[in-house]
Amino acid sequence: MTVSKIVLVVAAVLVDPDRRILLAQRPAGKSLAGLWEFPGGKVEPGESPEAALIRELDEELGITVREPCLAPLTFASHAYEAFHLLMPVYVCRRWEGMPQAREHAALAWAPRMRLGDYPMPPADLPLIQAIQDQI
Ligand SMILES: Nc1nc2c([nH]c(=O)n2[C@@H]2O[C@H](COP(=O)(O)OP(=O)(O)OP(=O)(O)O)[C@@H](O)[C@H]2O)c(=O)[nH]1
Ligand SMILES: [Mg+2]
Repeated sequence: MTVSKIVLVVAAVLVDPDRRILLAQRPAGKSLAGLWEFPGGKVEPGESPEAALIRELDEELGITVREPCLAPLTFASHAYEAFHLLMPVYVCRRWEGMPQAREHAALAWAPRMRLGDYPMPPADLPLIQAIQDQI
């Protein structure tokens, strides 16, 4: 099958010492508004995926993450109407600062077995099982 455009987005599963996972609610006015996603965003031209994720976590949450603290976890591949999303997902258990919702409507620390209670973008649904198994 041909796709119009592949969009590369990187996302993070931030895990706290109680194995809760940080979810961020997309703000009103954006696509998929109100849905809970993993923080992250689009990789810019010339940027490595890890550098993009470190930048997005700083912009969106105000936290500092070092590259060795990011480990590959899983990925999403999903055909949206306007583009095909390819989203590597990293796990991160160590960062500096307290996550704040700088660009999202809200943040939530979800117990890992409660991930399914939060409405998520369709691309994320197949990830829930893999995350619960590996976190
Ligand atoms: N960060 C993140 N993005 C996701 C997830 N699931 C998912 O489908 N996406 C999609 O991947 C893109 C993320 O890029 P972005 O964070 O820069 O989003 P944006 O709001 O600037 O993009 P937009 O204005 O096109 O919605 C969005 O289209 C978003 O809907 C997820 O779990 N985390
Ligand atoms: Mg984003």
